[in-house]
Amino acid sequence: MAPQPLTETDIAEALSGLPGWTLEENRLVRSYGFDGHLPAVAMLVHIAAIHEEMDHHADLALGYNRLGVAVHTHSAGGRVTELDTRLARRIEEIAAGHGAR
Ligand SMILES: C[C@H](O)[C@H](O)[C@H]1CNC2=NC(N)=NC(=O)C2=N1
Repeated sequence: MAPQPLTETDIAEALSGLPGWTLEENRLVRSYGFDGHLPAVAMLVHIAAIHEEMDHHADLALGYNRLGVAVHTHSAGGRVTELDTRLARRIEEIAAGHGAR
């Protein structure tokens, strides 16, 4: 069965456990800052590995010392699903190890 869009209540509950993440235009978004470029690149590569493991992919925007992450589910009409909250949590778990703030 295709993943179903979460309700506003479900999303609010998920966001309460995801500090720094917000809902913008039907996407869960977060911007991370780093002490330079390579730590941002390293986290991007780590996230790419998680994407492949989960078969679920965020949109990533790499800057000099910033990494923007936006997650939504294409197959749910671009809405937020359980897959997105799961991916956001996986990304949060690795953030501190990359010096992200
Ligand atoms: C065939 C493959 O499982 C799909 O294309 C996956 C890949 N990654 C995906 N990522 C996201 N964000 N949404 C999807 O619907 C999606 N679908």
